[in-house]
Order: sequence, then structure tokens, then C-alpha cells
Amino acid sequence: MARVVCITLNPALDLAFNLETLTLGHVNRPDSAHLEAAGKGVNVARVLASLGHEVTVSGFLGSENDAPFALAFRQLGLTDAFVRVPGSTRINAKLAEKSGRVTDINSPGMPITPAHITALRDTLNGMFQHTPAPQAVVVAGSLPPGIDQHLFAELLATLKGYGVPLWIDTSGPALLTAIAAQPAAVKPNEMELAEWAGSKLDSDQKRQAAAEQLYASGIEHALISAGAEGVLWVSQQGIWHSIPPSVTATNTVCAGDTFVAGMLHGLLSGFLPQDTLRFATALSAEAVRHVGVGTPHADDFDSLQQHTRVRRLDDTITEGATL
Ligand SMILES: Nc1ncnc2c1ncn2[C@@H]1O[C@H](COP(=O)(O)OP(=O)(O)O)[C@@H](O)[C@H]1O
Ligand SMILES: O=P(O)(O)OC[C@H]1O[C@](O)(COP(=O)(O)O)[C@@H](O)[C@@H]1O
Repeated sequence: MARVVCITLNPALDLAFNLETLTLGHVNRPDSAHLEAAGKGVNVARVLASLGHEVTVSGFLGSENDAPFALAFRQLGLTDAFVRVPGSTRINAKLAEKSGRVTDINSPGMPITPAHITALRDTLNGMFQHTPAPQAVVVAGSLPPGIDQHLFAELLATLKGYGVPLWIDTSGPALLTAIAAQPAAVKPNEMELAEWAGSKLDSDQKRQAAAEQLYASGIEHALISAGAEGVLWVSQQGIWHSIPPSVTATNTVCAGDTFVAGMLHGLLSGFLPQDTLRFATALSAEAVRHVGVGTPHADDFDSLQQHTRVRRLDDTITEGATL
């Protein structure tokens, strides 16, 4: 199993509500409510830890409400290297309706100062100078106030300088900065990548063209997800497409994070490309059946994998496992 660092610059407590129907402008009374330590990198870490990897989590956490995070990290066996900053970590509301529709309300997050950034850099330096060094680093989620594109680009350059594969999952201007940094992998969804692509990515053909363009721009693993329509993956190992099994989508929050973790797991474990994509796609489909990240320990996980369709769209690119 591998050592992985998951960085969440803007974590969140996810407050998930399950409602029959959301009625704007009225009192809504959900069937259930659930509060969980989250944010993209934290969610990726949850999945990797459940798959047996040794995971360190880092980024910025508000010191005033870090108890649910500290508890979750202990329970999951994650090493906590988050820099504490004064204030409270944001709360994001996730309103899931019976129809499967989810409304996300993602708050801006706590302001981060240059001193906090220096503290994070020191923490990361210590981590990567230690042997054995981590084998991969994931940076996932939005940027908090105080971290602009310039600072983000500098941080990514530092992480690339450590010489381990850098995986990034973010959106908006940060996604453009991430792509320009030429990391080992990016995993936008089709809507997040539309701005970079300059048009809607509303078909497999358009997603394939965009993934090939990302790959050509210097990204080893270009991954584009499109919900139930599946994933386009371009790498040295070929051009692959997957379609998830049909499941009842109860809550799609965390599906993307679960998918990223599944791909990283497959590649770190030396799975064949088709097995890696099948595993990650099935795991993310598992995630949408309930609140939170997907679990490979679900009773029917083998069946979910069997019902995941994976096919290679080319056979000209040389196969060879790289991370
Ligand atoms: N309705 C769904 N049914 C089955 N699988 C889904 C569904 N929605 C998402 N997934 C799985 O989760 C993955 C990530 O979901 P997606 O919505 O594309 O990303 P994100 O959560 O980052 O927006 C998809 O590639 C797919 O495998
Ligand atoms: O940092 P952002 O872009 O605001 O996203 C944070 C939100 O994304 C999540 O990590 C879920 O992400 P996915 O649905 O893409 O897997 C939530 O836990 C969190 O509230």
C-alpha cells in the first residue's frame, strides 16, 4: 500500500439534508440531517484510507470547530497535518431531494494570510523531506479567500518540485491554473472543464477531444467525468471510456472525490488500465447511492464492477503502467 498526502486548502463541514422536495422561500423539514468532516481532499483521503493506504491530510482548518475533523481523522487512521488558523471552517449545505437532484451551497471559507501559507509550506517541506517520502500528492477543492491564482500556482510548483505525481481536482479559475501547472492528473467534470475547452462538453466525442487536448498539453492522466454518462480517460495507456452501472442516485455529493481516489488506488496498486477505470467508476457509482464517499466493502461491489462498461477507444498508444 502507498503513502499519499491529500491537501484540502478549503475544507468544509458538509451538512447534508434529505428532503422529499426542496421548496424555496418556505420552511423545509428534511427527513434527516447529517454533519460530516469533508472537503474534496478529505473525502479522497477517506476513500484511500478505507482501501488500506497510509494517508496524511493537510491544508487549513479553523481552530474553533476542528473537533469533528480531529475525530474523523482518528477514526479513519489519517495523519493530521492540517495547519490550524483562527476562526471556523466553513459549513456547506447539501440539499438532496427524493428525485436525486442535489442543491449545493458552498460557502467561501476562512481568510488565509501569508503567515498561514508559510506555515503550510513548512509543514509540507517537512513531510516530503522525511523518508520514506509520500508516493503521490492530491490537491483537491476550491481556494479559500487569501489564496489567489498566483499563490496557488506557486504552491503547485513547490509540490511538483518534490518529484511525486501531483493529482488535482478543482474548478473555476483554479482549474485553469492547475492545468497550466501540468500536474500528473486532473479530473474535472464536463461542466467544470467547459470554460477551458471554450464550449459545452455535452457529448462523448467532445469530451474525448477535450481529454486528448488536455493530455497533449502535458497532463499524463486527463480524466473527464460526466455523471451517469461516464468517464473519458486519456493517458499513455490509451484512450478509455467507462459507463457506470445503473444505480438509484440518492446523493451525488462525493462521487467525484470517490472516483479520484479509486483511480489513484488502481494506478498505485499496478492494476491494468481497464481494471483501474472499472474499479473507480464502480466505486463512484456506489457513492451516489447514499450520503458520503463510496465504499468498496459494499456487499454488491463485485456486481457493480461487473455492470460497469469499460472500453478502449484507440489501440495505437503504447501501453505501459505509469502513475
Ligand atoms: N447518477 C449516477 N449514476 C451512476 N454513477 C454516477 C452518477 N453520478 C455520478 N456517478 C459516478 O461518479 C463519477 C463522478 O461524478 P460526476 O458528477 O461526473 O463528478 P463530480 O462529482 O466531480 O461533479 C461519475 O464518473 C460516475 O462514475
Ligand atoms: O471546495 P469546493 O469546490 O467548494 O467543494 C467542496 C465540496 O465538494 C465536496 O468535496 C464534494 O465534491 P464532489 O461531489 O465533487 O465529490 C463536498 O464534500 C464539499 O462540500
